[in-house]
Amino acid sequence: MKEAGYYDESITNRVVVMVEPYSQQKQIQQVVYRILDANLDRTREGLRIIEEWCRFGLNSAQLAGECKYLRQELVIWHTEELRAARDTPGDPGTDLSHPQEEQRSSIKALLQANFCRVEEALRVLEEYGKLYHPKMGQACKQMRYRVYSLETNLMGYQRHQLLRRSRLYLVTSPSESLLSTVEAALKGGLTLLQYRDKDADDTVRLELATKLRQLCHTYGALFMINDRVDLALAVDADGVHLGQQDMPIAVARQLLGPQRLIGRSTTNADEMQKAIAEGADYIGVGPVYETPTKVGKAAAGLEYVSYAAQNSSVPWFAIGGIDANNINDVIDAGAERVAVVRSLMQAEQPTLVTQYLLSQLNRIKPET
Ligand SMILES: Cc1ncc(COP(=O)(O)OP(=O)(O)O)c(N)n1
Ligand SMILES: Cc1nc(C(=O)O)sc1CCOP(=O)(O)O
Ligand SMILES: [Mg+2]
Repeated sequence: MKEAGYYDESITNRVVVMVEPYSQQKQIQQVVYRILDANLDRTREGLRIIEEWCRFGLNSAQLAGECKYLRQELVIWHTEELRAARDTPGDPGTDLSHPQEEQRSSIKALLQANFCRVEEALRVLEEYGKLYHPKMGQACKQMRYRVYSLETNLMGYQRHQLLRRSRLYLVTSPSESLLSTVEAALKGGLTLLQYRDKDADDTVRLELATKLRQLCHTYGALFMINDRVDLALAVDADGVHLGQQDMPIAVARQLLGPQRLIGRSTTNADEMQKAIAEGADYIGVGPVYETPTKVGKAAAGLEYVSYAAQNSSVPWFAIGGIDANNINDVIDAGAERVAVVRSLMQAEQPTLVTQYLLSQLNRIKPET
């Protein structure tokens, strides 16, 4: 630590900074050491929690490796003298916990809470570390930026993985029982939802989208917005679904960043190739059958489903007129994923219908 009564050259050579008696200096030093010790522990614990998910939940050696690297970097700074300053029985903070710490609604919430904890602790290390060693502040700052990147990459990876695992996609239609229908489908195992309402006022859209997002994240499902990039950003959705007449993918990508999902509707091979080349994360393939939900759009048919099965390099969802009666024809044509509106929005028992549709889709191949 710096000596008492040193000259602060960065301001003026004539200013003497805080002169404290030696005993007081020692006391302050011990306090700084305890702060550093506690926050080094906090950072490592938080990273370990995140690392376990990267390793066992996502099977990502790369993300787990980054967590491990950061933990090992911290060990270098966790010196004997800092550990020796620990005084757990005398720490009034050990009993303090926030009610939210006792409860996590999803893996996403758990990860976010731990990223927050790690980032905060690194900020503390950055500031107090400057009093300990000239290089500690800078080292912790660099680690904090690496943690921000890790968070962005992990959340994006998580989204893509859940997208690939999703076999059934519910696209909503306006309904008085919108929230209860969606919740029933989520209870049945739905992991991907799109909020679609072509006519509502923006105030209504904003309110419903906020509630649906909350509901989806409570159940660990992805939440997408139809058409509107601004709404997707406003409610922090997982992404947006764009049709051929909607915003170009490149513009949406610029607004949404690399980690959010962008889906594109396609009706033929050309649209499919273009959507993939433009960077769509998934595509809609349809309408498989003519449907009153999308009046005036001619059916692309099962031939296009077979074409998608052979040619799509991104996850794709057959859509349009699919229900419990014909889903096996669509599966036989090569579909592994389907999107539906009426089958679930108009179902008397959306949980059961969700379970049935998923049971048919899961017969094809086990989840990857
Ligand atoms: C999964 C999925 N596929 C296709 C569509 C249709 O999008 P679009 O062509 O933009 O038509 P609208 O839904 O906006 O009427 C979709 N929404 N979702
Ligand atoms: C919204 C939408 N897009 C389609 C496309 O082919 O791009 S078909 C469709 C409606 C699907 O509704 P249902 O499941 O009620 O038939
Ligand atoms: Mg659209």
